[in-house]
Amino acid sequence: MLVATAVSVERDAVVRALSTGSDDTELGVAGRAHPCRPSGTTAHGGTSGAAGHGGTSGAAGHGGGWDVIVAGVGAALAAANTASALTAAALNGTPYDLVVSAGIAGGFVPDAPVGALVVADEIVAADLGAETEDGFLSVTELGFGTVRHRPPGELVRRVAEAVGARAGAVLTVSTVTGTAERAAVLRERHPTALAEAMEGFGVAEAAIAQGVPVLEIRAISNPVGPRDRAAWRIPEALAALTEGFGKLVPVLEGWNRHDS
Ligand SMILES: O=C(O)c1cccc(C(=O)CC[C@H]2O[C@@H](n3cnc4c(=O)[nH]cnc43)[C@H](O)[C@@H]2O)c1
Repeated sequence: MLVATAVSVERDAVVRALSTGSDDTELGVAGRAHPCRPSGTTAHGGTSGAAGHGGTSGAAGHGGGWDVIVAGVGAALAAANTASALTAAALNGTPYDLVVSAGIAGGFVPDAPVGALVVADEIVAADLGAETEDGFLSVTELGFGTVRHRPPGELVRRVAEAVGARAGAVLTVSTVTGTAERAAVLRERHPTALAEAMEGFGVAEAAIAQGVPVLEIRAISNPVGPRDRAAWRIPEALAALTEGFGKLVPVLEGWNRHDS
C-alpha cells in the first residue's frame, strides 16, 4: 500500500496508526525518515528492510507492506510525487496494490463536522474547468477528460463501516474555500460532497494512470465556509486520522482488489 499525505504532520499521524497496528502489519521501519527526499518529500519504509527506496525526487520503492510519503500540498505536486513512487515501485518489481490519499480536510456542515472521518466514494476535481457566461463548465463538459475518479465501491463501503466514516464525494480544490457563498456554490454543484481538500484528485490521476486503485480518507479539521483560521482543529483531526487509520489497516490488508 502507498499512502500519500500532503505534509509531515499528516504522515506522522498515519505512521502512528501503522506502527501500533497488528503483528501481521509489516512495519519494521515505519517512522524512519528517508534522507534522500527533496524539499520535505520524505518517504517512510513500510517494511523492515525496505531497501528498495529510490533516491529520485519523490520516489519510494518498497518491499511489501506500507509506505507513507509526504507528497506535497496541491494536486499537481501530489500527482508528481505519487507517480514517482508508483513508477519506482513498479520498476523495482514490487508494484503497489492500492494508493490511499490521506490527510485533513474542510467538511461541509452539517454532514461532516470537525473531527469526523470521511471516505471518498468519488474524488472530484471541483475547479478544473472554465467559467462561462452560463456558469462553470468542467473539463469533461469541455471535452478534455475526466474530473472524477471512483474508488472501488465495496472497499469504500467496508472502510466506511470499519472506521465509522461517512462516504461521499471529496472535492479537490486549488483554493481553500473562504466564504459561505463559495461553499454553497460547491455544494450546489456537488450535492453529495462531504469535504474539500487539495490533493486527492492528483493522487488519483497518478494511481489510475498506472492501473492502481485509489482511496481517499480525510479527517475534518475545519468547516468549509467563511475563513476562520482560529477555528481549525488540526490536532483533533490528526488524532481522528490516526484512530481511523488504525481501524483501516485490517480492512485494507484483507482486501483483494479483484473483490470489487
Ligand atoms: O489559511 C491558513 O492560514 C492556512 C494555514 C495552514 C494551512 C492551510 C491550508 O490551507 C492547509 C491545506 C492543507 O490541508 C488540507 N485542507 C484542510 N482543510 C481544508 C479546506 O478547508 N479546504 C481545502 N483543503 C483543506 C488540504 O488538503 C491541504 O493539504 C491554511
